[in-house]
Amino acid sequence: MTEQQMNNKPKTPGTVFFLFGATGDLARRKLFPALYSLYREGKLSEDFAVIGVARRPRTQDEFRDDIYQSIQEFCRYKAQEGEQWTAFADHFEYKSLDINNVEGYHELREQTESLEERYGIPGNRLFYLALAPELFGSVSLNLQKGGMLDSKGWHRLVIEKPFGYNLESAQKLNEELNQVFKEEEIFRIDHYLGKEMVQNIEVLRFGNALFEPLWNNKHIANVQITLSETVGVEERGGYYDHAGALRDMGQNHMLQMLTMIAMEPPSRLLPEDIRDEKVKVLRSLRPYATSNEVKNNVVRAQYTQGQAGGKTLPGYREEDKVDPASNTETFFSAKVMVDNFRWAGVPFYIRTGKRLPVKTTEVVVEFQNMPTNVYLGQRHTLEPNLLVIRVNPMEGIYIKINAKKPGTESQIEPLAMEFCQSCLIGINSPEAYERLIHDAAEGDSTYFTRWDEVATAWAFIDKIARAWSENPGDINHYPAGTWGPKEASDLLEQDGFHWWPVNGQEEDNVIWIKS
Ligand SMILES: NC(=O)C1=CN([C@@H]2O[C@H](COP(=O)(O)OP(=O)(O)OC[C@H]3O[C@@H](n4cnc5c(N)ncnc54)[C@H](OP(=O)(O)O)[C@@H]3O)[C@@H](O)[C@H]2O)C=CC1
Ligand SMILES: O=C1O[C@H](COP(=O)(O)O)[C@@H](O)[C@H](O)[C@H]1O
Repeated sequence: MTEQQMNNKPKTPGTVFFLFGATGDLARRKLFPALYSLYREGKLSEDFAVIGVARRPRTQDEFRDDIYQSIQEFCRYKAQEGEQWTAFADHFEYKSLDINNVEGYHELREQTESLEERYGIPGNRLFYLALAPELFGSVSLNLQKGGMLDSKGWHRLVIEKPFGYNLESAQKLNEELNQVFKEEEIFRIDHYLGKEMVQNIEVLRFGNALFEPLWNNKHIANVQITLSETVGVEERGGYYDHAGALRDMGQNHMLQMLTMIAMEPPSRLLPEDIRDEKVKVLRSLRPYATSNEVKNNVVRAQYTQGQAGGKTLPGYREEDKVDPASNTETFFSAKVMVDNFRWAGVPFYIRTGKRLPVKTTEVVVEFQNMPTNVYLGQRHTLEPNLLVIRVNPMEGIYIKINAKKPGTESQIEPLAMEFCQSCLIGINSPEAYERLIHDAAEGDSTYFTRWDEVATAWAFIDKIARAWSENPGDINHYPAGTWGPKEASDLLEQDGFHWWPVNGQEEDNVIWIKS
C-alpha cells in the first residue's frame, strides 16, 4: 500500500480496540501514537473506543495522562491540549485485569457493552495482544470463556511477535488460538510489513517495466538485505537473551523482506494471492542440511565493549537482565539460496545486528556485469549496476549506473540517481503500526503473516538454531559500534562479492544526483 493509497483509505468501521498490555513499552512507544495519528488524519471513525488492559491499577485520568505523555514523546503529531485532545482521550478507558482471571472478563464485558452503547458500536471487537508471548494462548481462551466473543459484530485477534520460539512451540500456540479464532480472524503482526518502503517493493517491481524483466538469475548477481541497529538491547535484555538476533529479527522481518523481493507477481492483489506467493518463496529456501552447512553459510556474533560517538558502550554481557556468561547472538549474517526457476544460483545475503555503526534497513540488488567490457582496452573497470531500496530511517531508492564523465574523452564514472522520499517536504509517512492497526480493523490481512508462512519460516530457522545449540560457545565477537565480525564479510568475499556501503556511508567515488 503506497502513501497515497493509505491516504485514500476509508475510515475504520466502528470498533472497540482492546490493548492488552496497555502499560507496556510497545503500547507507549507505538500503539497509542499510531491510534492518535489515525485519529488526527480522520482515519478512525468517530464510533471507536479503546480499552487498555493490564494488571497495575490506573484511574481513567492516569491512563489518559499516560497516553498523552506517550504521544508527546513518540507520535509524529503532537497532542494539542484542549477540546481536540479531550475529544480523543474520552474514547479511552482502562481496565485493571490479570488476564488469567476469567471472572474479570465478565466485568470487561460489561464495560465494553456500555462503551458500545455509548458510541453506537455494532459489536466489532479487535483484541490487540501486546503481551509476553506465553500469555497469548490464555488470553484467547479466556476471551471466549468470559463471553467477550458473544457480540454480534466481528472479532479479530492481533498478535505481536514472536509467534513461538521454534516450529514446535509455534504449532502449539497456533492450535491454542485455533480453538477460539479462525485463521482469517488472526492477524499476526510483522511490523516491517507495515513500513512504507517494504510495501513499495511490490509497486517498484510490479509497476515498472524497467525492473521486472531483469528481476531474475539472468540479470541479478546477488541481493543484500541489511537491518542494522545502533541500539543495544535496552530494557529488553530478559526477552532478548532468550531469543537472540536470529529469532528476534531473522525468522520474521528478514525473511518477510526476502519474500517481498523474491516472490512471483500475484495473479491479483488480494491478500491470499500475495501470501500464496510469499509462502512459495519460503518453501523454496534451501535448508541447511548439516551443522557444517550452517557453519559455512551462517555467521553469528555478539558485541563486546566498544566506542561510538565518543562514548564507551558496554558489551552485551554487561547489559541489564543479560546472563553475564551469555552466548546469545546479537548479530547474524547468512547466505540464503532460493531454489526456484527465477532465483537459482543467486545468493541472498542477509545481516542484522545490534550496536552496529548506523541504524538502517536497506536492500541492495546487485546486477550482473555486462557480458563483455568494451571499455577494458581503455583500462576502465565497470562497476555493477545497483538498485538500492532504503526502508528506514531514510525512505527512497537509488540506482547506480555507469556514465561518461562530462568533458572527457572516454572517462567513465559511477553515478547514483537518488530519489529520497523522506526528504520531500510534506511527506510524513505513516508509521508501520498505523497502517497495520488500520488494516486489521478493516479486515485486510495482506500485510500480516499467515500461519503457513510462520511455520515455513520457523522450519528454516530451526535448522540454524539447532546447529548452533550443539556448540553454544562457538560464537564470534565484534566491538560495539562496528559492522560485525570479519566472517560476515568473508561470506560474500568467497563468492567474489562484498557488502555495499549502506545508508550514511555513501561511496565517495560516486557522483550523486539527488532528488
Ligand atoms: N517493545 C517493543 O519494541 C516490541 C515489542 N514486541 C512484542 O510486544 C509484546 C509486548 O512487549 P512490550 O510492550 O515490550 O512488553 P512490556 O513488558 O513492556 O509490557 C508487557 C505488558 O503486559 C502486561 N501484563 C503482563 N502480565 C500480565 C497479566 N498477567 N495480565 C495482564 N497484563 C499483563 C504488563 O502490564 P502490568 O505489569 O501492569 O500487568 C504490560 O502492560 C511482546 O510480545 C513483545 O515481544 C514486538 C516488537 C517490538
Ligand atoms: O521487532 C523488532 O524490531 C525492532 C527494530 O524495529 P525498527 O522498526 O526500529 O527497525 C528491534 O529493535 C527489536 O529488537 C525487534 O524485536
